[in-house]
Amino acid sequence: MKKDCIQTTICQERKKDPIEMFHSGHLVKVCAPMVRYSKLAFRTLVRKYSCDLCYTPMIVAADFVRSIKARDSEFTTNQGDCPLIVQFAANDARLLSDAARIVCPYANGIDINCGCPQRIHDDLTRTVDLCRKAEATGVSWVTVHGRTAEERHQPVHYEAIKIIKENMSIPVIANGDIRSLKEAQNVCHITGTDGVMVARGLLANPAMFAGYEETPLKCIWDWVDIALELGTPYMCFHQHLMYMMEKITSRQEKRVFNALSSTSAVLDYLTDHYGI
Ligand SMILES: Cc1cc2nc3c(=O)[nH]c(=O)nc-3n(C[C@H](O)[C@H](O)[C@H](O)COP(=O)(O)O)c2cc1C
Repeated sequence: MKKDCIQTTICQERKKDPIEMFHSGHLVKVCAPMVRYSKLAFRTLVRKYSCDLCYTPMIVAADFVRSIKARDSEFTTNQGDCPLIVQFAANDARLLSDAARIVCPYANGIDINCGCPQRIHDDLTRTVDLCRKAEATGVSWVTVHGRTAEERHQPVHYEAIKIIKENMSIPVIANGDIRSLKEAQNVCHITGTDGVMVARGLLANPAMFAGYEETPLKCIWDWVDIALELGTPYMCFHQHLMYMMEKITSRQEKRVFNALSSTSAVLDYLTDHYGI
């Protein structure tokens, strides 16, 4: 954990139990864990645009416990970065609890990645059983990506998420193929879930939870400011812009923009084309 990013005083928000959000009666809008992408800078951006809760990328618990270097490179946060859920991958309960203990002053919750590669099971009763077992162990909520392990681009099984929700007492978050605020509201309506989690939709349009149908220029501008302020590495800075601008640039423009190889070239491009 980088000391320059973590404030020594722990913000009051960190002490809040995010479960309270689910009791507000509002749709809880969540930024998904995304390896390489849902880092501090991107979390800061989506929070500006009505995202209620953010997840870190998946962090391997064993590495996190073993190495300060891994902690520094895998996890940074700051005072505004909450509520925050830290996601770990672990196959050893002891290591998971050690990792959770190290990170807990800087997090509002810990998530265990059970989604790669098992998502919903072909036999839904097995998924319901698994979720109920998780509930019995005391987890606060579950997120369900409505696809089986074999499915990649097939439509999401929202009816399966609905059945899981009907069998649980804790909140359930629906995930998969949500690309706009309207779709998010619709999915919650269909499934009866308490919130939505979005990955690719937010990469393409980090302002989607605020109701924008495509990335507004203001959001690109915000990304530049946030990324530069937090010292985001060039590859990550550029990759996010490529995702965000996918829909608003022509093929010709993309060819030029995607080939840029320095921050100054990107800034010149944005200034020339968008007055940013
Ligand atoms: C670039 C990328 C990285 C991802 N990394 C993670 C991860 O670290 N942990 C995880 O549980 N899921 C990860 N996922 C899966 C997403 O969290 C999500 O479940 C999946 O993309 C479906 O949601 P979507 O249709 O909104 O993209 C990743 C997805 C993408 C696109």
